[in-house]
Amino acid sequence: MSPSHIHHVESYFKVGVIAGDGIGTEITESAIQVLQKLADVSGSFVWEFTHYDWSSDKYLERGWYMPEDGLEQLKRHDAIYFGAVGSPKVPDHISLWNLILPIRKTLTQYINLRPTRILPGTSSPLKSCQIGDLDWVFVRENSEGEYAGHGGITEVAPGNAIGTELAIFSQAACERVFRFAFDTARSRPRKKLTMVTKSNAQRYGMVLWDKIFWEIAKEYPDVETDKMLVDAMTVRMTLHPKSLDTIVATNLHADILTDLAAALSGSIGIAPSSNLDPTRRNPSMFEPIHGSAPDIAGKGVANPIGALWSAAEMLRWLGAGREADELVKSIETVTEAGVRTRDLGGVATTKEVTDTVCKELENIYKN
Ligand SMILES: NC(=O)C1=CN([C@@H]2O[C@H](COP(=O)(O)OP(=O)(O)OC[C@H]3O[C@@H](n4cnc5c(N)ncnc54)[C@H](O)[C@@H]3O)[C@@H](O)[C@H]2O)C=CC1
Ligand SMILES: CC(=O)C(=O)O
Ligand SMILES: [K+]
Ligand SMILES: [Mn+2]
Repeated sequence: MSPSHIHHVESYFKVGVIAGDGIGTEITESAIQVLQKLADVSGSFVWEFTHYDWSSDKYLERGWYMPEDGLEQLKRHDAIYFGAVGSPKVPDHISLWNLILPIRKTLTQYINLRPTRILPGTSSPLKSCQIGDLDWVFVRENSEGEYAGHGGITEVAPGNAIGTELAIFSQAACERVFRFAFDTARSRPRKKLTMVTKSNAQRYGMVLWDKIFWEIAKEYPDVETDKMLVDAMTVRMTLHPKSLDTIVATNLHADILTDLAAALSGSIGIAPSSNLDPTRRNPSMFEPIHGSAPDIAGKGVANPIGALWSAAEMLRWLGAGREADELVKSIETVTEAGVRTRDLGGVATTKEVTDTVCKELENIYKN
């Protein structure tokens, strides 16, 4: 045996795992299998996974998504891995507001980082868009905005109800998301940041959002900036993808634009996300951007790549950057080799993609 086969365990990572609903369970299983394989072949770390059976089916049985001390339990981990929540049997606002949103908000995961690019061996639905032409990072505000949860429904007269949904933009939350976005832009070769807004039609919160952006921009004279109204942003993403690099947007705008970004890069099934507490006071949470996809759940055909790429970003956040890179490289080798699920035009199952990524990791560490 060569010295490279003598493994020294350097880190012990405690991860809380919430697989959730629908394909969330299928792609989480894939991610755990791959993460375990990476620990085995690299010998660089050991996982302690704690699985939580919090889901919509359990909610229907027990009447709760998380137990009362659920958030306290999650805080004990180094990171949280999340699949997806949402079921046709439970109203979506109930499932979201009892599981994923309280975690993001209470654990102050105020950044949702969503990179997008075209993977080798796959193609964009945009005719002229080649690999490398679409390479974006979205910084999504993840704590307030349109998802602040303020509002109500009042029946002002029989047959006439009114509903309000208040978007909240606080100076503190705007400043921290913009600083993170500028730091992200600065860390990338092009040093280019596009701010997305709707301050033409929305004249208070969005106007404050814009004003704070330009104030923070003064701290980053080396970063090139521009501003896009969100409607026109969809056009620019589609027609001039090369003109964009790092993008900062509100909770709702970035939610919508990142699904579009994923589709333009080939499939919603490949896109990862990191819900980050940059202060590191709380564990951060990693999940693919997609939901529970009831239309394909249980068929074993979900694309696990968004989940695997999210797992790689979790490793990076935990300090295992080298292993994170190896995992991303393995994913790319597998897509390039043509082992792809049907959303990417292939015929492989979730399990086939997962097993092939595992084999690729074995290969990398054998050499
Ligand atoms: N963070 C979370 O847990 C999220 C939860 N949701 C919830 O998920 C449920 C379904 O929402 P939808 O609007 O249908 O969005 P979705 O992202 O679950 O699915 C949209 C479309 O993309 C396809 N798709 C998604 N992931 C895929 C994958 N990995 N491989 C191949 N195809 C994939 C689906 O089959 C579907 O046609 C709802 O209850 C929603 O509230 C939605 C988004 C995020
Ligand atoms: C809830 C949702 O759609 C998202 O976080 O992307
Ligand atoms: K998800
Ligand atoms: Mn979404």
